Amino acid sequence: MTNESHGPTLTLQAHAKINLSLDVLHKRRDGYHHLCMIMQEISLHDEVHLRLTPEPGIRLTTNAGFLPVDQGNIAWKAAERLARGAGVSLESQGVAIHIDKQIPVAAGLAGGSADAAAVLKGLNALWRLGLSLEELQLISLPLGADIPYCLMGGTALAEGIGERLTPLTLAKPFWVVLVKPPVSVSTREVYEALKLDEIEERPDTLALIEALAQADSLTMAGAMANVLETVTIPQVPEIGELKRRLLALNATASLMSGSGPTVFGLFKDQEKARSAGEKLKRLYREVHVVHTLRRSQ
Ligand SMILES: C[C@@](CO)(OP(=O)(O)O)[C@H](O)COP(=O)(O)OP(=O)(O)OC[C@H]1O[C@@H](n2ccc(N)nc2=O)[C@H](O)[C@@H]1O
Ligand SMILES: Nc1ncnc2c1ncn2[C@@H]1O[C@H](COP(=O)(O)OP(=O)(O)O)[C@@H](O)[C@H]1O
Repeated sequence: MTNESHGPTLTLQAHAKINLSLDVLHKRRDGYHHLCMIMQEISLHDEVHLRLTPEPGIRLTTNAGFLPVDQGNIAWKAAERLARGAGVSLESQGVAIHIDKQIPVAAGLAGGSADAAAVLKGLNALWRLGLSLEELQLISLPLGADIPYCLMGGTALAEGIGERLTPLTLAKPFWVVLVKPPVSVSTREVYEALKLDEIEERPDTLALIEALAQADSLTMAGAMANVLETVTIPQVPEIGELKRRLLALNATASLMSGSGPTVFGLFKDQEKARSAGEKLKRLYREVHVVHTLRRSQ
C-alpha cells in the first residue's frame, strides 16, 4: 500500500500464541532451557502499523502507555536489527511503528514476540529485502526465543530453545477462552525457579501430536501438560483454581500458557465458550474468547 504524502505503509496483525504443551528437558550451559513444546496461533492480535518516513531513525508509538517506546521495545529492536543485518541505512530514511496493543502483556501469550515478528515481515516487504522465512527466523532468534515461531504461526512443535520448528496438523479448530489473573510473572524468573528433578507430570508430546491430527480430544486432554505450572501454581494458586473452573465450565482441556499467568480453556462448541467467557468476565477483567488459527502462508 502506498500513501504519497506519508510514504509507503503497511498494517499487519500480530497474533498471540498459546502452548498446548510445554516440556523442559534440561538446562543448557548458557542458562537457557532445552524445550519440547506445542505452540498454537490464536485469533487474538495486536495491530502493527508501519510507515517509511523521510525523517531518519525509528519512531515508535503505542496505545499501551506502560510499554517502552525506545530500544526497550522488542518491536523497535527488531527494526534496528533487520536494518543492520540487511544493510538498510536509518540515517537517510526512517520508519514509524505504531502498535495497537490488544494482547495482554507479560502474560505467556508472546505478545512482544508477535509484534517483533510483524515488524520483521512488514519491513522485509516495505524495504523489498526478499529475505526468506528461514532468514528472518535466524535474524530474530537473539531477540527472543518465541519470535521464530511467531514468524511461522499455525500449529507447531518447537524444540531447542524454541527455534527448531516443525509444522503440525490441527484437524479441528477450537474456541479458546483466555483468562489472565491480575498478577505478573517474569519468564526469566519462572525458568530460574524450575526444579527439573521435581517434575512429576510431563506432557505426552507424541500422543498429543497424533491426537491433534486425529481430532481425538479425549487423548489430547490427557496428553497436555505444562511443566512451568510446577513453579507458578504454588506461587499463584489462582492459576490452578482457574484451570478447575474452566473444566467445570465444559472446557475440553485447560492449561497455563507459556510462563503464565494466563490460563486457557479449549472448547469445541462456540456457545459453551461464550457462556464460560461471560461467567468469567464477572470475576476477571482480562477475559478473551477467541479461536485457533491455521498457518496463513
Ligand atoms: C515460556 C515461553 C514458552 O513459549 O513463552 P512466554 O511465556 O514467554 O510467552 C518461551 O519459552 C519464552 O520465550 P521468550 O519470552 O521469547 O524468551 P526470551 O525473551 O528469549 O527469554 C527470556 C528469559 O527466559 C529464559 N528462557 C527462555 C527460553 C528458553 N528456552 N529457556 C530459558 O531459560 C531465559 O532466562 C531468558 O532470559
Ligand atoms: N511490543 C511489546 N509488547 C509487549 N511487551 C513488550 C513489548 N516490547 C517490550 N516488551 C516487554 O517484554 C516483556 C514481556 O512481554 P510479552 O511478550 O507480552 O510477554 P510474554 O513473554 O509473557 O509472552 C514485558 O515486560 C514488556 O514490558
